Amino acid sequence: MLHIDHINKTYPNGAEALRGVDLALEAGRIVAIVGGSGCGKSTLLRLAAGLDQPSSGAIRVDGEAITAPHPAVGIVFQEPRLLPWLTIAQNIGFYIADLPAAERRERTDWALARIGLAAYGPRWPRELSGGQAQRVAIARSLVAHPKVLLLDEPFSALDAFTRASLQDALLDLWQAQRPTLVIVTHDVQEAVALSNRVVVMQPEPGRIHSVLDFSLPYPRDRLADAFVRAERQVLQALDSSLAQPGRSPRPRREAPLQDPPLPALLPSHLIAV
Ligand SMILES: Nc1ncnc2c1ncn2[C@@H]1O[C@H](COP(=O)(O)OP(=O)(O)OP(=O)(O)O)[C@@H](O)[C@H]1O
Repeated sequence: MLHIDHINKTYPNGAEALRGVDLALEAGRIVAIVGGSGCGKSTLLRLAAGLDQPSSGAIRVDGEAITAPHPAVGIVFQEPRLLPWLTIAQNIGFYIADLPAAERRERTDWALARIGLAAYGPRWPRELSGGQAQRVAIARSLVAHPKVLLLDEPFSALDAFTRASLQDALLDLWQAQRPTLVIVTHDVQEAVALSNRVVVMQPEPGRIHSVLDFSLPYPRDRLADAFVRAERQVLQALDSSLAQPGRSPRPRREAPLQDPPLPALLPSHLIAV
């Protein structure tokens, strides 16, 4: 279980990135974190990964404090960060180098097959498309069997079709071990497609605005009424999270299309329309 207990984070320059953030996420939970730019989403993930320290508060996984990178917590970034001097198989096996060779090979082969890249083990990262490389990055984290996997906008650099197929690949890999997944995304459709809880954050200072729970069955039909209703709920929560004094409300789709300023947060599936 991942516990985020009353986290505050102020950077040395005085930026108050997080104030009083509390979350308790049981094993197997998939949580999406959404919110306007600068509301502390990446900061929260970096703290949960042990890559930075909170100013106060604590992060624990199954009771153990996370104060530095820890094998129980994996993290995947927007870019795959594969090591170019290692083959695809070696990249996937990178975090399980301590395991006996046979087990390492077994896990690596399983992951390669599961992400549809069974023949790619001996190839090099430069030979992969962006979507394939990100599949490898996710597989690399999951073969280490983390209790928690954090994903910071993992699919935002990909086209809509590749993104949907990677969401499926992520769910498929997650099914095997069911770690807690925490995914930061700017895409409301992605949040609803993947998660059973959406945490909406708000900025200045970064804090939790609202938490929405969904129990839609997998695989999720993006056209189903319940899915569309859930998306609307999240969009409404986002609107209200951004409706602070001094901030313009997020433009709605029916607004005149005369070179509108891009809002701080516009779901990519709306941009694609
Ligand atoms: N290393 C840093 N030093 C100082 N301030 C920082 C640092 N990193 C982030 N901040 C500030 O902390 C706040 C939260 O930033 P963070 O990157 O966590 O937000 P975010 O929600 O992930 O934003 P975005 O959606 O734009 O990526 C912002 O005001 C940002 O300027």
